[in-house]
Amino acid sequence: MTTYETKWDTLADIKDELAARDWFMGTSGNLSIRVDENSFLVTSSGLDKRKRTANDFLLVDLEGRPLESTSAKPSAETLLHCEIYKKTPAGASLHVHTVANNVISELFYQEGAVTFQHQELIKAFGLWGEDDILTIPIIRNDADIPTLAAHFSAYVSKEKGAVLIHNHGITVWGVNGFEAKKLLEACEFLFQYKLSLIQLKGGVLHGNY
Ligand SMILES: CSC[C@@H](O)[C@@H](O)C(=O)COP(=O)(O)O
Ligand SMILES: [Zn+2]
Repeated sequence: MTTYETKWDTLADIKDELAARDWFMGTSGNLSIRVDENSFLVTSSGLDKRKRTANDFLLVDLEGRPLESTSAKPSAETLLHCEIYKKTPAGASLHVHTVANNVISELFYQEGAVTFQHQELIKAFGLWGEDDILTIPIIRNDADIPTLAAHFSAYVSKEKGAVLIHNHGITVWGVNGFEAKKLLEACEFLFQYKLSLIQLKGGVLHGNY
């Protein structure tokens, strides 16, 4: 098997797993995996990501330009993936829209970030200290993708990370597909936990969380 084929299969398996969680509502979401220093596979734009087809991914360069002749178009948000592969040694990047990540992004948008402390699952980000804090920035949902990618880029420096886009979704990246998926699942757990706690304690309007 070539590297291209191995990476394709890895990304297809991740896509199936995220689809099983129903994290691709309304064709939302996009995924990518690095193939080598200068290229990565990215999901085609606008497809139903619950289906498995021969057009699911295409190879692009680090500027997001297709490297193969195909009728498929790279994800509309490919430039965000480009920032990750240009600036870090990350091996995979995952973007999904969920109700929990959208509500959290709305509740904490004015603060510019949402934080988590004294939560076991922040260890997924390598935060092992008792009082460590996970901070996930929340950026404006610019309709212009180059502008969105430029703002997003300010938070991309390490081989793993997560950024929320206001009322849009989350993008995570990690050294490989397994690590990126781990971060995505950890974030969703933390978001759902915080939302449940806010509701049980009387709501965000009262500051009881
Ligand atoms: C149709 S809703 C979502 C899109 O606008 C976009 O945010 C998204 O995540 C998927 O776009 P895509 O071009 O399929 O990668
Ligand atoms: Zn999106």
